[in-house]
Amino acid sequence: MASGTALIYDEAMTRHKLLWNDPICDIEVPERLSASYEQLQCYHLVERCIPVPAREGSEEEILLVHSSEHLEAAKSTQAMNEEELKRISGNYDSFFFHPNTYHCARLAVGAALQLVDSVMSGKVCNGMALVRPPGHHSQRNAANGFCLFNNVAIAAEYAKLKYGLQRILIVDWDVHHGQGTQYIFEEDPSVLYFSWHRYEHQEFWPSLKESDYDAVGLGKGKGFNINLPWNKVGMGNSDYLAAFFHVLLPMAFEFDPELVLVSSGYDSGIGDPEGQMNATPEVFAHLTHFLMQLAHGKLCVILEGGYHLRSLSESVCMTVRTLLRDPLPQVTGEMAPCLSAIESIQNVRAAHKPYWKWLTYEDTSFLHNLSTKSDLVKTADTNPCRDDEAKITDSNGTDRIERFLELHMKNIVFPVPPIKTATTELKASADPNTFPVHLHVVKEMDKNELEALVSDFHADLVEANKTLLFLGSTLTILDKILKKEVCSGIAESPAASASVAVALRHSLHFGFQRVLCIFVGDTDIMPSTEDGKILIIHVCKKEQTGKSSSKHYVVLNWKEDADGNDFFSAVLGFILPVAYSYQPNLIIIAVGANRSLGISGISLIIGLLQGLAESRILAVIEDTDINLMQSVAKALAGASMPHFGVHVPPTQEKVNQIKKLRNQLQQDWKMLQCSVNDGI
Ligand SMILES: NCCCNCCCCCS
Ligand SMILES: [Zn+2]
Repeated sequence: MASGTALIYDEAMTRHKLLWNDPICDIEVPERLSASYEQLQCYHLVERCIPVPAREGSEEEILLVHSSEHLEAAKSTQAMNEEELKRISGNYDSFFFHPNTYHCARLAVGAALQLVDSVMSGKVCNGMALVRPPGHHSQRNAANGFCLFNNVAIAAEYAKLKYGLQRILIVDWDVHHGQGTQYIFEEDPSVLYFSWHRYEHQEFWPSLKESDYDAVGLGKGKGFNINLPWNKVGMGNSDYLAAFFHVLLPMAFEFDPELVLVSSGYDSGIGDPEGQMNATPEVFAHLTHFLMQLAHGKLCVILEGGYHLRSLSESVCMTVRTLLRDPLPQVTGEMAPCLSAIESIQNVRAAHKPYWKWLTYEDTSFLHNLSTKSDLVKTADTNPCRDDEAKITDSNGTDRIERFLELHMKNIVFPVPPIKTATTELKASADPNTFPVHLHVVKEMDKNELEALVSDFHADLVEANKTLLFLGSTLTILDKILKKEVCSGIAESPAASASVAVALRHSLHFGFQRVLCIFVGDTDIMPSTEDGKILIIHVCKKEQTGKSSSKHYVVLNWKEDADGNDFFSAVLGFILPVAYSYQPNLIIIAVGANRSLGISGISLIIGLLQGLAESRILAVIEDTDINLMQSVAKALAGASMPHFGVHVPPTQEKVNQIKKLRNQLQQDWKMLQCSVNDGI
């Protein structure tokens, strides 16, 4: 399995610059690249990456997407004087030429292709290319919006041609609509293009009707173009996460791409003069983490926009540390998407309902438009969707944003990644070198010490020595996690319920305020959860006798489909939103007897939840299935991207169960909200 993260940067790309006065283009400055690279150096991230040189994209490669007229026009600018450059620049919407522009644009293309080669050849697992000029607005025959050649679009065509790929996902989290990329692939079902963008009901540039949620693709490409318009500014972390949980990720997992490309614009981050949004840098770590669960981790992140140097640099660093598999910092801010975001999410789900199985049974039957609902309270739509402490930048707001980012980044505790996973003595049969080398074998806890610990609040548990012994290993591992000696650990136990009960109490004794426990299989012990310090999601076959779901105890009756993994919609549409709403300090994943999920379903939970609790996960496995142990160890160690199995759409009654639970709990766990009509 490939490992390592490529970083592509060439200071030659800083030599494209604006030579005259142009208030629209003057934000696309060379320092965008140098400041980002310097911040990476400052956090010692450059040295942890594998350096890959940029190269010039060839004319042939550029012609994969662009017309020869466009290529020739661009090439001709190298010899122009300033007056000629200014004139030809005027042919395009928001673009400027410099004598070096053509060379820099070819380097930007070549950098993207070098990144694709590094990932597809297995030299690295993933990587980032810091490039300019950006690409996602440029079209077959035109430069546009600071972009000359469409770096990401060329990378996709190149990957299809050279590696025979048939399914490529492009995620465009830049705050502008990559209309160039949309035009290039709108009839192409082999490229799934997702873009969110500031839109304000077509008020915001490029002010196109085809940027709205109902532009779903054309001909064979129908369903493969996803536009999520933001109709208000001020969108924040919870809006972005909700968009991933309820729109992008279900489609992406169903599409099952062989490669993921990110049009990685950071003008969707706080402080940016273009975006006017409120999302803070650490959210990009979580977005990156989710995309790393696709395509066996083959992820190429290619820079697009981002015009607030500090916000851009911090967000680039968040992205790269996640690619390096560092534990993720906690997402800040209230976990509740705003009404306008939910309306957009509902509309794009409804528009795509005819094309995606996971949406088949969702009753997103009608499109919703708040203006019908809120005519009475119609406000000027440009008001931010929420007023946050860090107000949107206004002219003199920049220094306030600088201070906010300064403070914010200090508050973001970055757990230094120690050895990632500890485990109890593994069965002799476990082939030692299949486990990530840094697994720890921990000694059993001292029996008397253990007896004391367990008996003082679980006297009834102190049964046969065997159980006690295994409780010891659970607690020993848990202690390592609590003391931050390791990030995550696995404990075997003949009685998962008992081990979990003791681990939960121990964690609360330690002072944790919120522990999320996901219990898969049958269990007889359910510790009291009413004080809110424990949230239990119990995934089991049969109706758990007598227990119906409540805010801190949720029962999910799920028996995984025989021929594949139908658990995606439950994880993405329910477990993940609840977990992110709860913001746990620790996660316990327990697998008891009669588990009703396959290994892929359990690996999916671990893979996607790993971004929470700064990756502190304790796995307690009762099942003696060594394959399960190995898969869990690999998922925890993040050493290899688990394969989540063939995607099988859930049955109607499973979807109904999710919808019922969502309606019941969405006032408590607001990240569950994905439609405006029911019960807001
Ligand atoms: N009124 C015209 C504004 C044009 N703004 C272009 C922004 C390009 C961003 C590239 S990520
Ligand atoms: Zn942009």
